Amino acid sequence: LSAGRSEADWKALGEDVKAEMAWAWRHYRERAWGRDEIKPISGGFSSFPLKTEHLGLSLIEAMDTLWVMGLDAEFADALGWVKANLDFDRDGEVSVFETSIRLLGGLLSAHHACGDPVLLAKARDIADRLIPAFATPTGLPWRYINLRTGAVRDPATNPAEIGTYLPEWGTLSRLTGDRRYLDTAKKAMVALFVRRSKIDLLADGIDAVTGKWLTRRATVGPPSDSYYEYLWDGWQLLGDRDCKHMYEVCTKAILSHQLDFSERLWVVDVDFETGARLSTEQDELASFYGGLLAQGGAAREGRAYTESWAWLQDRFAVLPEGYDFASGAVTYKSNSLRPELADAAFNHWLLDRDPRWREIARTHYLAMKAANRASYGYADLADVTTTPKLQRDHCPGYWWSEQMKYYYLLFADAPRFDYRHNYLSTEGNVLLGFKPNRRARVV
Ligand SMILES: O=C1NC[C@H](CO)[C@@H](O)[C@@H]1O
Ligand SMILES: [Ca+2]
Repeated sequence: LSAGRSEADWKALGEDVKAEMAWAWRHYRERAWGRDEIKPISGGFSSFPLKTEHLGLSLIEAMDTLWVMGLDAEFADALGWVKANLDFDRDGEVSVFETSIRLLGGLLSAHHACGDPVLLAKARDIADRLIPAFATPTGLPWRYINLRTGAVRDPATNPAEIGTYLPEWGTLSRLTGDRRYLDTAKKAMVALFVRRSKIDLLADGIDAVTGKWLTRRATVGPPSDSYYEYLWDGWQLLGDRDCKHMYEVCTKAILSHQLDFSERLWVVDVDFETGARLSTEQDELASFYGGLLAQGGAAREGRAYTESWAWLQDRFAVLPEGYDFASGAVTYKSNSLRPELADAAFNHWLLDRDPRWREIARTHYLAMKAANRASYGYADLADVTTTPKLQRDHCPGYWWSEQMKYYYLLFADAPRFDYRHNYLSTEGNVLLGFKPNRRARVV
């Protein structure tokens, strides 16, 4: 049952989210401008995905969130920085996966917001620096690549780092007319799918060069999670029927082998060839999955799984990153400002507008304000089980792109967002659904 909150109540909560975003942005602007991540307790900064140089990660991740909230001066300021300073020609190694979902995705969503051609040019530049990683005999990509030299490293990869590219790379192909990006991303997804077991499950480790499986664990959590998300998204955003088929085959197998209804619905890890249960441990990052199940048509299982995570959230206020439902024990007591339950709530809400989902996201937001707010921004938690919860001097880039946007869109009825026809990436980047508005260009 909803707590009987009015639309005005929700609108006010949305305005509160906007004010918190503007507050955190001011500290980033003053103390970490152009840096990758602000250190919210000390006011310092840290770099990611490069190790010592900065690519303006949080600035780029924040742009479409600023735009959809109507923080136009802040958006224009960020756009000005990108046009004057963003340079990917660095002799440093990055994760292909992280760089694509965060930086390529952030540039494409900012371009979707304002149409500035420099943003598209920068998006194409970074994609051209990542695409050599896919030049393997199998089409499965190496995990790391040097942005300047194209030197690659580490073939021991996983479903998420193989298959979390198609929405961003398909959008880039649409905008540039160059099919290479879409074709490369899709080829990698298919190359993994055709190696599934006889019971249609995927393990979580595979060699990109030989195509040989390295592990046996089938999981919907990391490092496999967003592969399944992007199979569905290839259909939802690009209308790719192969992706729809691959999603349906994989999901049918997961629903028949990996569900545990003992007291509430959890999804368990199993051996990918025998289906034998491997563990009852739950990873918070898997809490996006209920929203995906609902999007893909398994509404009953999706709702039940998200309610299980909401039950756990009510116990700890902020979810621990690891929990074992068999013992009731916390197995990882940290939480690095993780957005997944808010992500699931937002996806459920877009489908059925049940106020229950807004309530779950409201709890997520208010708990974050109470536990994660620090002097210069929002901080990771090292321990959610202590009182007060122990903060860590780090703010991840995805915080600027994900939960603050999900909260705002859930609560504020954003005038710039099309709630009927839209697409958000696994990093929360809006690649479809911004209403045309060109006011935010920097001349
Ligand atoms: O897909 C993802 N996985 C990890 C991060 C959030 O926990 C973020 O980068 C993204 O949502
Ligand atoms: Ca995600």
